[in-house]
Amino acid sequence: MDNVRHTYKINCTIHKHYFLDITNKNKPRYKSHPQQEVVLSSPTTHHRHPPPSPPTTTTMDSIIFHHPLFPPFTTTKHPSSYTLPKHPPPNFTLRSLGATAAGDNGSVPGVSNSTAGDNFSPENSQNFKTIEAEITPETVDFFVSDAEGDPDCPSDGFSSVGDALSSLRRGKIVIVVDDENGDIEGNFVFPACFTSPETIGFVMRYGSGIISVGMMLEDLERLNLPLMSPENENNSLAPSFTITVDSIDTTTGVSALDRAKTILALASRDSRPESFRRPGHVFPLKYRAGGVLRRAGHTEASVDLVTLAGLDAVSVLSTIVNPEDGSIASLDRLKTLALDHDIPIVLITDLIRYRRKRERLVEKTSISRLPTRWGVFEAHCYENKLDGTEHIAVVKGDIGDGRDVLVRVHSECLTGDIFGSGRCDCGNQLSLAMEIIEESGRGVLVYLRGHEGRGIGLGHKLRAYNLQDLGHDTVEANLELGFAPDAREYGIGAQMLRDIGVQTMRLMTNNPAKFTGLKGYGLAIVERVPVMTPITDENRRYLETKRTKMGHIYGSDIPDL
Ligand SMILES: Nc1nc2c(ncn2[C@@H]2O[C@H](COP(=O)(O)OP(=O)(O)OP(=O)(O)O)[C@@H](O)[C@H]2O)c(=O)[nH]1
Repeated sequence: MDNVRHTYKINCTIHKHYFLDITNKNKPRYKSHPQQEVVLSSPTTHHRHPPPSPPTTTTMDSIIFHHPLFPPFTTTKHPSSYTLPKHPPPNFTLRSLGATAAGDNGSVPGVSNSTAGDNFSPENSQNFKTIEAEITPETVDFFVSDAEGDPDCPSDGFSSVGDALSSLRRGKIVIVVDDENGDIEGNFVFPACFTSPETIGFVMRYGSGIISVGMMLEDLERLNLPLMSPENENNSLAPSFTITVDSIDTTTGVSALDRAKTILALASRDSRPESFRRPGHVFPLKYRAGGVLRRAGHTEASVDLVTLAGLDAVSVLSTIVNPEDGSIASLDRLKTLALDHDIPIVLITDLIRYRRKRERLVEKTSISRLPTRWGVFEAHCYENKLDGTEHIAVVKGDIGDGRDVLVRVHSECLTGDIFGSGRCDCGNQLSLAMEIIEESGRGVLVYLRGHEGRGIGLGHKLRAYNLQDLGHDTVEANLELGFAPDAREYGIGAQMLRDIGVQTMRLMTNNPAKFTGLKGYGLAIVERVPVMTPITDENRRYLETKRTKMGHIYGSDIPDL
């Protein structure tokens, strides 16, 4: 029996392993490892008779880097037939002799001998067949100008927040638009303290006729104005109307003059609860603390704008409609109106970027030493002051002057990072980034929580997986569920990097949107470092969709298996 030898097609982790050659910082290159010896070994103590010796050592290009919980991959381009005993021990291991990148213990990078190898069997790796991803370190055409990622730079066709603020300071009206791509709604906005019958007349002519006043909770409480529907309090999508009011100085309360009086009374610090009749013709709205950074609504945007303009936090807002048929004004109509009347028109998303850039939203809560299987790092925990989410930055070496720091900003992917899901490349990218940073001796990996499923959350991501199993691609699945293809934003990550002392970075990513999303915030990106990991049967379509629909950059087209 021991002498019987069979030929097995072994589906194991033999593949080209690339490492980042950073000797020339201006031109990093991926290189395959020099030849390594690989030994196939098995603990003989588990066998009554030691298995016959297969060729225990062989020379190959190297061993692929992969996730420790991830079943092994195969390659179609490298030798795949080896003579092994008929019953290869289930827990044979792959061990690299004289490996360079793995550290000093000679183990396969990213693979603990007691995990990946333990699960090996030729059968269980069938679904993880890999193909050769062509890896090119091309970075030309990837860089965008500094202005493009600058949070102060307005979206195309819109005014800057700075322009809107200077108009508001002069008591002028601005138009605020809530979403360039979704259901557009535009509102006239101006500071309540500058209200006049003329302004209200203008707003009544082009607006819906309903005029609201955004106010802080403390002012609503001072004036004894409770919410009209307290049950809506926790519904972040619904605006929080209080009961309506007219100033006691008004007659019917309907005219522009009367409404101006009511609004000025709401804005006055001297007003008291008895200064108003209830119900009335002006609609106070409760501003949610945190403003647009908490809820990207018109109430929050209007109060944020007047506050940023240095005025009291009481705003007037009214939805703009078409005078002809009363329908909600389209974006074209809003832009024409803005042009005709010389009114700045701003996007709420631009206001969010403006605030995120200026306000410190993270606080470092702790630091600790973090020994990992890649090396010893320092873990920095940050808390998002708005929602309490904790994020981690894993730092290697001395960041020093903060220049040219190797950085990976990794989006949380519980299924890929923790369970080694083969549906995406996240787990492998995380491991590869850690390895590259360890090799380089200096760098930061920011792990952003709340980014799960490109910002849609874990449950929705799993629903998106089901849709993908029915034929949708990853972008279509998000859209089908009512989400944007990518709902992430990187301001928190940028603030963490700034706090750690990073100034210019060499960003590890294949995603141009991430590249752009991190610019501004006082950070500059001097270089992109590709993060190429194996393409498998399971993730090929996902990667292909990222390439064709989301602009991710890979070395070449992803070939069919
Ligand atoms: N909605 C959705 N999210 C996914 C899917 N697969 C992975 N993700 C999430 O996608 C995020 C990672 O985004 P990717 O587009 O894969 O990569 P990236 O971080 O933008 O780009 P790189 O820097 O090159 O890695 C993680 O939050 C994953 O949870 C999917 O099929 N649907």
